[in-house]
Amino acid sequence: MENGAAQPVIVAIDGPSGTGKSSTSKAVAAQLGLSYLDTGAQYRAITWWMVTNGIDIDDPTAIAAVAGKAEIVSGTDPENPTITVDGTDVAGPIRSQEVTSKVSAVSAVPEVRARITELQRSLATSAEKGIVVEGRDIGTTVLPDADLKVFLTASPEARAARRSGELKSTDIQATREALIKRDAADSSRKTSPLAKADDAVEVDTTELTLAQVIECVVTLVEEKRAGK
Ligand SMILES: Nc1ncnc2c1ncn2[C@@H]1O[C@H](COP(=O)(O)OP(=O)(O)OP(=O)(O)O)[C@@H](O)[C@H]1O
Ligand SMILES: Nc1ccn([C@@H]2O[C@H](COP(=O)(O)O)[C@@H](O)[C@H]2O)c(=O)n1
Repeated sequence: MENGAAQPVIVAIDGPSGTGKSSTSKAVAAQLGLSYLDTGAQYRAITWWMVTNGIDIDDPTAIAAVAGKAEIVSGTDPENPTITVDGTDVAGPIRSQEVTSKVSAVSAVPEVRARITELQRSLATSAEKGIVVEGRDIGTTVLPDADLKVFLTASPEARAARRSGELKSTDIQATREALIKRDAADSSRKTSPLAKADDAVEVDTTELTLAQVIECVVTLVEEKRAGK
């Protein structure tokens, strides 16, 4: 570019639960001076709103009818990502066991996905320097023209061990079963399921440290920027 300023770069990072999407995306965005969007937090936020307002999670019609009611605002600074619902900070409550167990049912409702996808596209296009967006359908549906698509994987055992460490839980078997169940629900829904885009770079993180995964993705972004 004439003035030396880099073009905004859009990076999509998808993959199953516990593969390191959030940790990697946040660090990559911080290192490269990009914005960061955790789309799982948005689906958790709308689920929190449904639970708080007594909506029957087993009734997709009831969920669809109120899909547009909650005002969800995501802060995209990778050093301090935030999420509010109708002005309330919900960063803590959206990580509760109840929300985690119900989010796949809510995120499967097409009206919910249409609403959240619109928010995601709007944030991505307004990010001045570019953005790292992580989720399940970013490369396939939300941002199919992303400059770089990465699909992270890891064995269920590695993911369960990581998640158990984070939750300070000793029941790795239960953690493993819960994440496999959530992945199965997310992969089998009709509307934009969890899937690898055909043009995504797959990175198996099972044997990699977090620092190695971050370095790998930063290199992929830099190569894209250099036109390699
Ligand atoms: N390569 C890695 N090696 C070891 N631990 C890791 C690695 N990547 C991430 N972790 C750890 O695993 C846990 C889960 O990572 P993270 O939350 O980034 O995954 P995620 O894919 O975003 O999960 P979810 O989709 O469920 O939100 C965190 O405690 C993180 O520090
Ligand atoms: N692009 C996305 C992102 C997330 N979801 C749904 O949200 C759940 C929570 O995601 P986390 O990353 O916070 O674990 C996830 O299980 C999906 O149901 C989605 O559908 N699409």
